[in-house]
Amino acid sequence: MTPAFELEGETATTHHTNSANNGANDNQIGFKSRVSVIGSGSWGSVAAKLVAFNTLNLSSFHDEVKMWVFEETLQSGEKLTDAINRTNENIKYLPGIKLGKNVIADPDLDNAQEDVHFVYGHDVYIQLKMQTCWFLSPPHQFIDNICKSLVGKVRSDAEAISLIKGMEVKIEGPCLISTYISEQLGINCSVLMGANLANEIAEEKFSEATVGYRNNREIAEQWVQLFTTPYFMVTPVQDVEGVELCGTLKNVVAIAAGFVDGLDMGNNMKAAIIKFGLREMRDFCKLLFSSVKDDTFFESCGVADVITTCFGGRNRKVAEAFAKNGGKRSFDELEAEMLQGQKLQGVPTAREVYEVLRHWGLLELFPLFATVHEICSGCLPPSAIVIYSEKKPRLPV
Ligand SMILES: NC(=O)c1ccc[n+]([C@@H]2O[C@H](COP(=O)([O-])OP(=O)(O)OC[C@H]3O[C@@H](n4cnc5c(N)ncnc54)[C@H](O)[C@@H]3O)[C@@H](O)[C@H]2O)c1
Ligand SMILES: O=P(O)(O)OC[C@H](O)CO
Repeated sequence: MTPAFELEGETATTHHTNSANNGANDNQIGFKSRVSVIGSGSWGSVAAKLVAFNTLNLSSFHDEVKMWVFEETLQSGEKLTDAINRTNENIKYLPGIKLGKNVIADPDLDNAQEDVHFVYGHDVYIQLKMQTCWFLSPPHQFIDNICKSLVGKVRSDAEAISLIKGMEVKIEGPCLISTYISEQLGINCSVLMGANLANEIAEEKFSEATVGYRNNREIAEQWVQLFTTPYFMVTPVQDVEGVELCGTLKNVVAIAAGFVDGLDMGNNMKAAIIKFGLREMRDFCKLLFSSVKDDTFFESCGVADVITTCFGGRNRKVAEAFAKNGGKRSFDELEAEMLQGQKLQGVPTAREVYEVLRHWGLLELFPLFATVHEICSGCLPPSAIVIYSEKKPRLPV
């Protein structure tokens, strides 16, 4: 389509609405969607890179991708945001990778939704169905505060996608992060999970991912379009709960795999852990949501993510060090030393899963999940990943 006018320095597809008509021509306007990334860790930065590549080429999106940064001061004294905008690299969480000139780091969460005012009142659904897209990628322990500071500021027809692998545990039970975001912000939230080690995708090595959506296939297709690149293949699956829980629970299995590595128990044992882990993942998912589909476990978010995390992830790596030290150095200490600001999700998730299972009196049915938490919290030694008290096999063999 030939652009008819210049809007804010970018091309738009139809004619302009000026402030005097105040949206009178809304129905004829092909507005562009704007993408904001909330979170700028290693994965948030890679996700920004993927999306920024696509917004440059998709006429229905603004070129610029704003990336919210949890501000910090680097050892050099420079603010992380300034360093990202100066170098076009996240020099702390993803050094050496250019994000794309159209990625703009911003420490002010309010700015992630500033354009909402620009388009307010326009009937954006006519052509786009999606005016402002967000995706949220901070570690799950921080989502609570982030959502609270966004409450009331996000227009209700914005679309979100969560890349967060984790869950919230409330008194009344577990709550998926996507559900939490939907409830807090009043917007629809899809999820993207998969076998996605950020450093590999940053180097443009091939990877697959799964978009989990609730019922709007058209929105799912837009997310697929936004994320897909020649080296990143995305498949939509109508099973948001299954996709998200797979991404969440595999981190607990990865901790177990790390213990096995730290104890030098071999690949066959690790394969057994993966098998037991997948079984508990499936049972936990189905316990929470009977709607979860078996096929979801065979997508990238399922078995593929378990494998890649159990061999190449940070949870595995730190758990290996924990076991090598006989559990004498805490996960917090090892995480700070080994990951320099990056965050593990497996340890808090193991605790959350344990709380849920204990609340329901189901710990015995999930011996792997239960044991992982008991080891992480220092109640059991790392070797208990195989042998529990009195040398009874703890795994369901
Ligand atoms: N890194 C990966 O390979 C990868 C891949 C897929 C999914 N994920 C998931 O993405 C999510 C984010 O992980 P990541 O790897 O991008 O992060 P990270 O571990 O690389 O970085 C930690 C992030 O936490 C932020 N942070 C620290 N304190 C904070 C606070 N008080 N409030 C808000 N933010 C704070 C830091 O600024 C940084 O952006 C996790 O749920 C993770 O499981 C990660
Ligand atoms: O490095 P981890 O263990 O946090 O895992 C990263 C991703 O979730 C792998 O898909």
